[in-house]
Amino acid sequence: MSDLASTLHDLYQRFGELPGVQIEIHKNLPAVTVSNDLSTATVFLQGAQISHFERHGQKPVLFLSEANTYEEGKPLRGGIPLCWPWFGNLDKNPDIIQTQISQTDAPAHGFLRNLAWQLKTIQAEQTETQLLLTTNIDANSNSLWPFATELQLQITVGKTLTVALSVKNCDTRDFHYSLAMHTYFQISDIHQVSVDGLDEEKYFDALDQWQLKTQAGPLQVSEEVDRVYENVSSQATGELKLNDKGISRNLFILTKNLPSLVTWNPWLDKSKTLSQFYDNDFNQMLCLESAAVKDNCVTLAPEETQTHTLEIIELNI
Ligand SMILES: O=P(O)(O)OC[C@H]1O[C@H](O)[C@H](O)[C@@H](O)[C@@H]1O
Repeated sequence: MSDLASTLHDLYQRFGELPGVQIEIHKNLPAVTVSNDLSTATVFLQGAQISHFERHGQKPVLFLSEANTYEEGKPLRGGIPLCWPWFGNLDKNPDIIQTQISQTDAPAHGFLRNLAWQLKTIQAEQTETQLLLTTNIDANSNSLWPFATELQLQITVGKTLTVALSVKNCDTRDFHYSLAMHTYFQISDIHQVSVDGLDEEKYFDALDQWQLKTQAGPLQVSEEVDRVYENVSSQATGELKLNDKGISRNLFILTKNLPSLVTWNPWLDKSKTLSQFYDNDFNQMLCLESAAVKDNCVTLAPEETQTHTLEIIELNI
């Protein structure tokens, strides 16, 4: 049996009979869709990437491009790719992260979003479904990350969507990483949205030589945006809000151990250069990436675990 066939066989055997659980295959990529009384979500085993979350009767919360080609080794453009153990280009990460990596052609956003994950458990209840996925890194066989590491992703699908990534250092040395839950939010129209909770926050502008600037008022996007904010307190208090006037919806973001925020919209010219993305897709998405990057990067001692949590709460206005 091929690897794919045996993965599907195993998924059917273990989870196929559970209420509200559907095993799927998109081209070559296996995924699981779970539904309960309140909501539905889809998770791909590749990268443990959530591609869809929707409360019944509401619009999808996550953007997923129809240009996706569903190929092995290519993270989907949309949903929540997990960027780890560095963010963006390796050379834009703190030195303590860069010096750990000897490979010169390190891929953008690390490698976790391309890894095969295992689906360990699904707990299906009437109003809440929990999925647990894991992947382990063997220090000797991963040329990009020479540290034994265990990663777990706990996803809770219910009234809200909660995503908790736990990183455990199983090595004998400290290690350092950056991380982002690279959330693509589905929006009605880029001209109809604003982000509240960033007023007076400082950010690095990736499109202007990484200059440090200060946000004034809500973020409204009318051109390409690529910014990194550190220590965003509104995320920790649940006051960071994506307000979409076009569909009268507020999405609140609440995080733990994800103090940074990256805001990204490629606008038209950059969109034309992106893989798995249509030229006009930028109109329907905004990335608000809850993260631990730059000075917010994380150090873990041997045997230490840190859990990074994102909750997305939808309220209609
Ligand atoms: O195309 P990707 O590797 O998925 O990256 C997509 C985007 O991710 C983040 O938002 C970065 O800040 C951007 O600079 C980058 O273009």
